Amino acid sequence: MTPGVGRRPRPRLDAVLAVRRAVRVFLAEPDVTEHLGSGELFVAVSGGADSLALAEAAAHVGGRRDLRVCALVVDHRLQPGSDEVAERAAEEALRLGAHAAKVLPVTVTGPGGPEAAARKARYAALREHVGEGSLVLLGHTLDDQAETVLLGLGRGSGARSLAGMRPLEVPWARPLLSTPRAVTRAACDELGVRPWEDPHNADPRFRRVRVRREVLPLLEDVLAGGVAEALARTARQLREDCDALDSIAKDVHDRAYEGETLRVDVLERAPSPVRRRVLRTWLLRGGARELTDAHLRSVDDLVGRWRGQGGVFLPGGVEARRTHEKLVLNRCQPTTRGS
Ligand SMILES: Nc1ncnc2c1ncn2[C@@H]1O[C@H](COP(=O)(O)OP(=O)(O)OP(=O)(O)O)[C@@H](O)[C@H]1O
Repeated sequence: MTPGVGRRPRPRLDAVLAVRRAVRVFLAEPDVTEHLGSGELFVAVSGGADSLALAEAAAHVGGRRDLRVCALVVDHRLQPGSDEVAERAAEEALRLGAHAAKVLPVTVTGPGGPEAAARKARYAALREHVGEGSLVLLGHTLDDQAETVLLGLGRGSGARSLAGMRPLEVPWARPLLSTPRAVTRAACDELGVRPWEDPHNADPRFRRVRVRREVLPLLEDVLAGGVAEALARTARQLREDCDALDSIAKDVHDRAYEGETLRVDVLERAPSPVRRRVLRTWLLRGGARELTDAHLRSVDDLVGRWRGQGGVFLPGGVEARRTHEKLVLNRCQPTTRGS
């Protein structure tokens, strides 16, 4: 008999192995390991390719580390039949090796449009279910990170938003931020899984969908590839820079803070980007809301471009003013009509 004849070809599992490797490396990070003490690991599963591939990898890697892996599926109850979609996702997660799976139905209400309200309800339900001391793995991929960075860039919303999503923000953990979406899709193919396609993911009314389907492919073409990786790399560098600046700003804030005011002589010695971080923290704690870059620059001018100007009025009903070499915050009285 010819060697090999009659033997079944082994299925290729390259993508499955790549996702497992990403999860294994992530779980071995010391700042992640310290949160695995409960012995339980949760995976948020939407039924899409990313989170199903993640659930399989978590069950495989977690099982070898004596972790009990539990899939959590949030049913937003926004479309008829959403309960069946959620049940199917939970069953699929069990089939892929999760030790347990649970559907969490939520009621989506509140401001900001259905997408934002659904996200808020989803994170609240997940957080409430897992309580303290455990991690919830989320299936955000390299491509999600690239989209987040591009959207932030377009909004001009500053370094913090260009820094993208963090790998670890307890209880949230994102092991797949360096894994392309194409790999999670290929992993599902290799596993024989048919992921659920969220119709919103094809709806061009959502900016993120157009960035995914139109902007990124065009950029990849014009810049000859590697754009998603480059954006994710930029996000990581900016995150590290932001963290360093935040820690310097915290030190300046602690030295400048005196009885709810800020000492101008301490602020003057810090560079403006550090000062604006200090001011942001101080103003938000003092009741200011929805601060823009323009607000922060106006308050910063009380230090960096001082020429005796008056106070700066801010959303949230507060006024920042410089007086006797200190920045002080005054709460403004709401004006009464006719007075
Ligand atoms: N209904 C849900 N229930 C539980 N977790 C969810 C749900 N929707 C999203 N998530 C989690 O948040 C991550 C990112 O969500 P996002 O909406 O970007 O993903 P998706 O495209 O809907 O699904 P997927 O990432 O699984 O392909 C998901 O990978 C998953 O971990």
